[in-house]
Amino acid sequence: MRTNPLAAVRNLGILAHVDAGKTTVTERILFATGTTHKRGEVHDGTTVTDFDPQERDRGITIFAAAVSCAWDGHRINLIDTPGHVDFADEVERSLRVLDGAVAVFDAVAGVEPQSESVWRQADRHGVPRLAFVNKMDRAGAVLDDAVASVRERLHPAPLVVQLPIGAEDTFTGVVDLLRMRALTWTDEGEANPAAPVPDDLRAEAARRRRLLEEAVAELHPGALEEFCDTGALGTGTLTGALRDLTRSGDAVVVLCGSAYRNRGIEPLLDAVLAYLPSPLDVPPVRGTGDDGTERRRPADPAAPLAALAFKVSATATGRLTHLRVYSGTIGKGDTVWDATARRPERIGRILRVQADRHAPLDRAVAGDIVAVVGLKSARAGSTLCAPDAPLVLEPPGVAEPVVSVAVEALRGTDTGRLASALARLAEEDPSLAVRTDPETGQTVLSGMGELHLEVAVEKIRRDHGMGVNVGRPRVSYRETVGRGVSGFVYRHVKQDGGAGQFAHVVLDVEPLDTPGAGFEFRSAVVGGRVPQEYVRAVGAGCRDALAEGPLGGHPVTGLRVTLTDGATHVKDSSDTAFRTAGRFGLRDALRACAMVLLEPVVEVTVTVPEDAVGGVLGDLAARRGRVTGSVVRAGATVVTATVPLAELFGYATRLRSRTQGRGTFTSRPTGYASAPAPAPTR
Ligand SMILES: Nc1nc2c(ncn2[C@@H]2O[C@H](COP(=O)(O)OP(=O)(O)OP(=O)(O)O)[C@@H](O)[C@H]2O)c(=O)[nH]1
Repeated sequence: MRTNPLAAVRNLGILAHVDAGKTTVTERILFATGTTHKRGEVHDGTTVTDFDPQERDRGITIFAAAVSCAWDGHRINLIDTPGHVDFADEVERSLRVLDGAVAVFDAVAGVEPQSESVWRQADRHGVPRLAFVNKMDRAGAVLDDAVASVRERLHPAPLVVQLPIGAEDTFTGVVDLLRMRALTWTDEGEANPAAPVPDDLRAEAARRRRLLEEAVAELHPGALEEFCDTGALGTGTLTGALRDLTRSGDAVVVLCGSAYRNRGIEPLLDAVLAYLPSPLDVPPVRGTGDDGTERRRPADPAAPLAALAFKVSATATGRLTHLRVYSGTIGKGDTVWDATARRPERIGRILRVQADRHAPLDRAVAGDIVAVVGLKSARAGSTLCAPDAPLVLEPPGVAEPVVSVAVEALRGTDTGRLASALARLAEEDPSLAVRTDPETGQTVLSGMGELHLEVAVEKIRRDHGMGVNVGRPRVSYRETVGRGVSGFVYRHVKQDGGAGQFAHVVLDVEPLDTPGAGFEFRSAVVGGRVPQEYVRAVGAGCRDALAEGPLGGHPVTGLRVTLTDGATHVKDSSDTAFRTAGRFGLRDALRACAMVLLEPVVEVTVTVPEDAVGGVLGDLAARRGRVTGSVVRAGATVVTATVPLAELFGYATRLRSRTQGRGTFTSRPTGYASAPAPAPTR
């Protein structure tokens, strides 16, 4: 029987907190698979995936990079994603198109805030994961502690399939608890042949294997049966059960190693093939047909084409649209249908992306991740499909920007060039927004954080050789309802010759329980006094009104509006009239409410040496920070606090100088909280 070649494909993401070692793990995977012949280092700026000059200068991943490699008869399409919270949207777009992921953790720090955030992101997308506890060579690295933090903070059942051999400096390899053998590496990171478990570890390895069998039997009915019958689990059953539990998300297989020293990478690749799903193992992709009904497409090269664009990048090769092909086949020169822009598109070239290098392909089939050249309308989130079988796939969500800066070209003659460079950038990165401030006429660039905007502006400076002035960063405020109103009456009556307009609405406005929790609209009108289509129009009008609140013109959120009554006119009522009534009715009702200004708040995790803690706590308090925890880990104090984002501008520099460069911090958004009065204006 011939097996389907798609079974030998893995679309894999590498996820983690900043600095856990994703890029190094990716480099070692490329090295182990023979894709590169030299090990790249983050600190030398020689990695394959961090090829952007800014990534090399800053030593961080900014753009998700795709690379493809082969291992044991399988093709692995791998995406190294950014770890910094400002680039979470890039991670979101990648997760949308992946079938599985490896979550990398630092063996000393365990689960860090951003690893928790990306873990939840992956939960939302239903992406099965393996955990790789990296940096086992570091002082203070304890696998059991890192696993405990996975259990406590991420809540899946961690199933540890290895036992480390040696610790910290003397970490030389692992015992593979499935096949009960020792895998070790030389000082140069070369794999030694598999060997029997060393005598001094035999008892501990047997104990851990037993724990693994018990844990698996508890979670997997098939394994439980064998365990009850025989009192143990065979390696075949164990492997099958681990695969099922990984794919269902009921457990996470944990492996460990030191990417830096090239130890533990080959078993990780074996685990990727053994446990993570192929495109055939994930449910058929779902989309919406032209008639609004749900369509499903299987991962079958012979089915009609369905592909999702998840990234657009400008490169020396031209404008690349990165695609995940879910079903069907695309060939060079094909005409496909851009179902999002509703226009045909011609596929120029198809490329297998190898970070900044590309290999031409004649076609790409279901399950592939490739880039195409020549598409004009496709953006991140666009669906490409067969012209005779249209459907729209759900696009990845786009986060709302929280920080803005005013930007202007240093030379007036560059103004036009700057505008088109900004537009291009926003097209490549949907979490960037560009607008003109109506009051000041300034161009305002908004994004996910200070670093995000800094990187964007620097890219314009470098790519276009243009001087750019940047204003002070400002956070994006929101407004919410503190105390609502009920029975607010609004009449929209217009009679200026021709057809008149008449709509009468009565609104209740109340706060939702969680601030910043969105918007709800409902109707409690009885007796058909307002027909359904007008109710919908009032809802749409209310949504229009949310764009600008009464305090400072900020977006309004966290409220419920109920249409309680209304009246129509036989001739003069229309959707338009009711939409207008909804819009101005809610605008005026909000003016009558007690409104509250909200500001974005983040959780910061500051790691500092003991002697600098006092100063750091004082500084956080001065920034309106509220300390929520403090622990000592591997000789450093880790302080967590919630701080308004507006108070964090420039914090990185401040922390460095307060701690003589020994302090580090990371942050992640936790939502919005009331801001002190008076209300700042935009
Ligand atoms: N001791 C030790 N250091 C490591 C290991 N793996 C990576 N590092 C170092 O940790 C730092 C961060 O590694 P990266 O690979 O850039 O981490 P990352 O998660 O990709 O970071 P971002 O791209 O910025 O999100 C670098 O200085 C690496 O050399 C390891 O196994 N052991």
